[in-house]
Amino acid sequence: MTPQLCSSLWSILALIILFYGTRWKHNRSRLPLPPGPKKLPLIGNLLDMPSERQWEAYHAWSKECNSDIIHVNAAGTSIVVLSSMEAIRDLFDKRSSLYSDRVRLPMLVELMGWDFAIGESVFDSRRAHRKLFHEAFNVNAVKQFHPQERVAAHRLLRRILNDPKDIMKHFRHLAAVLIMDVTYGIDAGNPGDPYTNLAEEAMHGLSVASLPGRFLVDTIPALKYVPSWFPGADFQRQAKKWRKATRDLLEMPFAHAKRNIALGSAPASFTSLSLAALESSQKEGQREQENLIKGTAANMYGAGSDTTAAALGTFVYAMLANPEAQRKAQAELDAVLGPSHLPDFADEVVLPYVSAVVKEVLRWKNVTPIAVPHFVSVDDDYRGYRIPAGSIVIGNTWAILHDEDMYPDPHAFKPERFLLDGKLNPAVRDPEVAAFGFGRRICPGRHMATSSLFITIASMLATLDIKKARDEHGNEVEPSYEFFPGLISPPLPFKCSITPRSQKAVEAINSSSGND
Ligand code: HEM
Repeated sequence: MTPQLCSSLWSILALIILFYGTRWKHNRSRLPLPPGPKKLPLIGNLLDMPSERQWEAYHAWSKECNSDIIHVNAAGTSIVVLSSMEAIRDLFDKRSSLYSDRVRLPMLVELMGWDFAIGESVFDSRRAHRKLFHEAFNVNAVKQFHPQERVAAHRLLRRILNDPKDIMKHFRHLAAVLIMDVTYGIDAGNPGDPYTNLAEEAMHGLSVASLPGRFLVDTIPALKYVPSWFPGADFQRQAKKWRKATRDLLEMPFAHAKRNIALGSAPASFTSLSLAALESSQKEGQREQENLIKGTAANMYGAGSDTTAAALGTFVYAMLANPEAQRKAQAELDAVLGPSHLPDFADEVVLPYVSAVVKEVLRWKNVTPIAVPHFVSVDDDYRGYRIPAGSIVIGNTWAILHDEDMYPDPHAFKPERFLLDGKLNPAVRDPEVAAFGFGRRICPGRHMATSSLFITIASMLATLDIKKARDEHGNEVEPSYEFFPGLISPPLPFKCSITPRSQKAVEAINSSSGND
């Protein structure tokens, strides 16, 4: 082939690509949006958007439209909601390079300093965080933290024995202490511990500012340049206060852990193990690598503490809603281990009913009913629909885990749905596929979450009775079964009665590894 012919062929090929490429792009822009509730001019579905429990409205619209992908327009914000595992896998897994970012929130990231947080960022710039996280928390590595999880569960039992009133306070304490221990090797179990207090303040800022639309600067990013003295710039003053808490959370526990390592008195933790591996690897850029470890560590508290406490609160609600499930779980524990014997991780395989309780806790009421929304920054099309660039894309965890076909009578707490012939039934979808989010952003702490839920729930069931509280006339007080309607949904404050099952249970708790 002559060079002239070759170059002409290339030109023709380029023209064909240009022609079809333009046509394809043109066609794509003419594709319809996914179905959804009827939109008004300019404001779209703004008036239809519920201020609470959006996941239920999304599910209802999805059913009305008979579609597992719907589109909602909230005054110009394009929202795509996926309600089946098929659609979620197609987009979040198979097209993960497009669907793994998060919504940009200038208040949180730029003004409050959560720029190190893998939960709030463009996926590509955070791969290294996730890799580091994966090395320490993958399904096998996470077993190294079983001793800390066991001690935390036993400490919880003691605290409940001494002060059974505010159970959610104990769960928050357990989650905070466990994360500080696993992450930094710091014992934060003492009252007034500075690290759990500062972490709580930082977390408060995070949970308020994570809600898209909470601050105007998230809609108009240029407002971040407005000086704090300017009238109406309260958000700048608030951001400054929270920024300090964020930075303290990032720096102080890490510096403490490093001091302990230098003194040779550091227990194994994510920080000590990662720093030791870094030192022996002789990698270049040690300083950047150390910053990476520091940022990943601070992330763990943010993502792991409130979620774990919320799931444990849901467990107590479930025991109040279905006392028969509690009785069956206790009967299994007594039969397998003996009365008031504290269970261990190795017992999980012989405790299918207790395992089913843990699964049903994750399915029944979801800690994160819409997971954490993802974001797509380029136009895409799927099943003949257009997915506009700049859309928030939500995997509706709640819809998946309340699908009547997979989970008949989905609003009832029924651990039995996971069992067949006394064993876990692999044909029933494990709620873990949706309870911890999706695709590349799936919760990297999920293996730790499920193991600490198992040991805590099994230890409580073995030794304690959870019952409805009684009023001054001796009548049972029915809890509201209401949940905080946020991105993370813990039970709203409620009363219950928690008492030891027997004197033997008290002895088992007092001689356990929890040493508060
Ligand atoms: C019951 C407990 C927990 C639940 C329900 C939960 C749920 C979630 C969900 C839904 C996401 C977002 C996934 C997505 O974007 O699709 C997430 C992200 C995350 N979780 Fe968890 N989580 C729990 C416990 C933990 C624990 C114990 C840790 C740490 C040890 C942790 C660390 C993280 C981190 C670092 C992220 C951010 C991942 C990223 O954005 O790339 N989580 N979690």
